[in-house]
Amino acid sequence: MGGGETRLVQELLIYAASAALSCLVLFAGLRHLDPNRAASKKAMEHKKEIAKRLGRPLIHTNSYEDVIACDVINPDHIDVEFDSIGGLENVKQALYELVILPLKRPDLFSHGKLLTPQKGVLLYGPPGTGKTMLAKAIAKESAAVFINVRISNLMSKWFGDAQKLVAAVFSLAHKLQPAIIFIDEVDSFLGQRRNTDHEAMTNMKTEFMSLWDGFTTDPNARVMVLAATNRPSELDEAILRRLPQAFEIGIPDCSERVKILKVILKGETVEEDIDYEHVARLCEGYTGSDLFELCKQAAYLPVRDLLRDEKEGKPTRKPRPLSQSDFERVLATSKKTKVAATEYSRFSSSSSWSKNREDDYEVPVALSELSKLVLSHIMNLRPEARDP
Ligand SMILES: Nc1ncnc2c1ncn2[C@@H]1O[C@H](COP(=O)(O)OP(=O)(O)OP(=O)(O)O)[C@@H](O)[C@H]1O
Repeated sequence: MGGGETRLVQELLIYAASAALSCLVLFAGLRHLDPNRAASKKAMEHKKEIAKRLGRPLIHTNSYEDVIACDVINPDHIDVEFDSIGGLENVKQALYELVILPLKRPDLFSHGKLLTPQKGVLLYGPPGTGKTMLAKAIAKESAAVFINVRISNLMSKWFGDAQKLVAAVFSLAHKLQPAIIFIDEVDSFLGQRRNTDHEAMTNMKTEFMSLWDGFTTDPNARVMVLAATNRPSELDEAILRRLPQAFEIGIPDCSERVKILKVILKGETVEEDIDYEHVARLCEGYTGSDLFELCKQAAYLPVRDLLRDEKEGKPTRKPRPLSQSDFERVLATSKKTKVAATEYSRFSSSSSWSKNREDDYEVPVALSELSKLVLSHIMNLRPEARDP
């Protein structure tokens, strides 16, 4: 190679290098000038964080799905399982076959048209009887993500975009499947149409129904809608058709109350000789939620005794175990009311498939009332409260 050729090659190399450098500088400069750079970086980090939180691979989501993703719970983070629900044995068994098995073992339901899985189940009954708990336990047991659809989220600041958010519920469920879409208080969202309904609400309902139908006909979709209500009779026919299976989650009877009390007190420090049947008998009309509140109130009494002992110069290291008399003391201060029960029976009595119950439910007074009573009792016992 002559001297002239060598110089030509050198110059070419220099040109190529400087062109590459200019491109690099230009590219870096443009990226820096991109006004959306920070936002898209943040969005990507957010998506990664969501994927990690949900225990699912990174998926492509739109901004509406990202809003819904905030209400999605990873099944591994759900602390409720079937064993933490007292009673309801028949319901649990039926839900296992109807909901959990198709989500866990879709292969078993892919033969013939008789075994196509249910796509919607309704849980109905008075407040505090464990409907939400059941839905969460189902998600946990079937390793499905739990999408909690809140009407307030769909309608509030995203008001104009409600329809898109509804679409996002289903598309996200599809991307994250197996998934459970849980609609609490479904009557307030998909209840009977009224003339006073806002147009956006009507559109949202229509959108929901058509998307629901869409995935109902998709045999491969491992997505299930679970709906809960205290007012089954408020639901319109169109919804009931889409929820062919309905389970009443009623006020527990005495033996169920025993099971609920045992489940709630599992792992707590309690006396061994507690007569659970006796306590359960005293709790006629209590729901699971009322029993939980009762246990919380009772659990405070050993703490109160410990504080009193400390004041009297007899400090103990930890509160004594919970005893039967703690429950009796709390129950002695509680009154009963029929408000919630009457409301429930009034609304559900006209329902075509709810049980006709002759007996009136008696449920405890709102336990906040009870808390006030216990608190005032405690205040009266405190020495400084007694001594002027
Ligand atoms: N069968 C049960 N076993 C154990 N705990 C229960 C049971 N039922 C209710 N509870 C307790 O009551 C709480 C409230 O229950 P949950 O929210 O599931 O009731 P719900 O029927 O969904 O009420 P709402 O209709 O008001 O939404 C639970 O977090 C749990 O502590």
